[in-house]
This record gives sequence, C-alpha cells and structure tokens, in this order.
Amino acid sequence: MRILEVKDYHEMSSIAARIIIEKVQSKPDTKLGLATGGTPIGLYKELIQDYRSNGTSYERVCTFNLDEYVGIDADDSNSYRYFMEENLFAHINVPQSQIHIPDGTAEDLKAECERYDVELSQAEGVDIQILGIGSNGHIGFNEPGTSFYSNTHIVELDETTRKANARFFERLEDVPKQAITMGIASILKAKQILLLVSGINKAEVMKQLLTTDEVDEQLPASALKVHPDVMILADEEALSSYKSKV
Ligand SMILES: N[C@@H]1[C@@H](O)[C@H](O)[C@@H](COP(=O)(O)O)O[C@@H]1O
Repeated sequence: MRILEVKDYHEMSSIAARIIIEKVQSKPDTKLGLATGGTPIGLYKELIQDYRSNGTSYERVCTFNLDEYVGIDADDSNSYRYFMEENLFAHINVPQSQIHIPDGTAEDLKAECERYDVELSQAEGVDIQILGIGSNGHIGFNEPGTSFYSNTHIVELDETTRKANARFFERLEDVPKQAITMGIASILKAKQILLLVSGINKAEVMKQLLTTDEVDEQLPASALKVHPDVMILADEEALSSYKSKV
C-alpha cells in the first residue's frame, strides 16, 4: 500500500480525479469501480467539471458500483443508484447500459448476488476501484468479520454503520438493515485500488490500519495489504492519530 498524504478533502478529490481522468483518456474503455458515501462526492464533482470543460468522454467506460441497500427502489433518493445518478452519471456521457449496480429490490436477492458476480467476472476485474472506508474499517459494506474470500453477498449492517449513514435519511429507523455488497475477494480483483480517506472521523481507523502489517478479518480494509497496487489518498486529519503515534 502506498500512502499519499494530502492537505485536505479538496486536494484528495482533485488528485483522485486526475488519476481517473488520465486513465479514461489513455484507455477509453476503462472499467471503473465506484463507491458512494460522502468521501467520493468531491471526486465526482471534479470529473463532471472536467467533462464540461475538457470533454473527457465516458462513452466506452463501464462502471461497477460496490453496493446497494436492500429494499430501496432505484428511484428512491436514498438508493445508491439514485446517489450515483445525481452525483455523477446524469452529468457525464456514460451510457446507462454500461452502468452496473446491484438491485436491492430483486425478489431473489441471492440470485441477484450471483448475477452481479457474473457481470463482474465478465469484466475480468475493474481497472481502478475507488474505495472509501467506514469508521469500523468496512469497505463496500463488508463489515468486520466478513470472510476475505467473499464474493457479492447480502450483509446485515452494523449499528455503527447505520448510525453513520443515518445522516442521509430522515430518521435512523429508515436506514435499511441489509445491503448487497461486492465481497472482499471481488474488490481485490481490481487491477488498481484507490482508497480515499478524509477527516478526523477516520483518524482512529487509519491508525489501526497503518500501525500493523497484520491482515485481520475484524478490520476489512486490512485485506488491501495483500493487493499489489493500492494507493491511499488520505488527508492530514485522517492521518493525525497515526502520525502522532509514530
Ligand atoms: N457503503 C459505503 C461505503 O462504500 C463508504 O466507503 C462508507 C464511508 O462513507 P463516507 O465516505 O460517507 O464516510 O460508507 C458506506 O457505508
């Protein structure tokens, strides 16, 4: 894992955008692995701005999202599908047929996970996977204890995760208890992984992740240590506890 310390959220977002834009310009049929949450919003804004001013085309790009809540319709403003439309897809020229997000309203959720795995394996690994990290170390929605051999699966969300994500909902009770997520093994198939981390809320988990070489299923993000090409773009606040320790 390489760590690049950046000043703040803005710098993290611009550097991440530069990496994605260069990739898409040099390989127009790039397969992008995308994430939701507050962290990548700045990156998506930069991609939109670049699309408007420089015309970087996403016509041949394929996208795969990490996860989706169970039981929330795609056109519900709390679905990750809606989040992606609003924050990125509606503003660039990526064709709808090339967008992949698990369907959390599928009648047979297990079959939906299998279907998503088939789509992922047909893509033979995304070129760049964008990741955020939960304050308990989750990546995608892979909560502590998830097997590192997992493919796409249904998860019961931790209370800490539901509380952290409640800010996007009217009430905590509205936050779903389950989600579909790409598994750790599916995430590790990406050729390159970009983990974005910003803010003081992530300082403790970054200390945990960076102070040991140990790979531990209780800290899902530690799986990234076995991947050959991971770059962590973390800002000063996110690295503050780690740096005060070393
Ligand atoms: N499933 C998402 C993750 O993909 C994301 O990385 C995490 C952190 O979110 P944030 O970026 O808002 O801190 O939250 C959610 O649970």
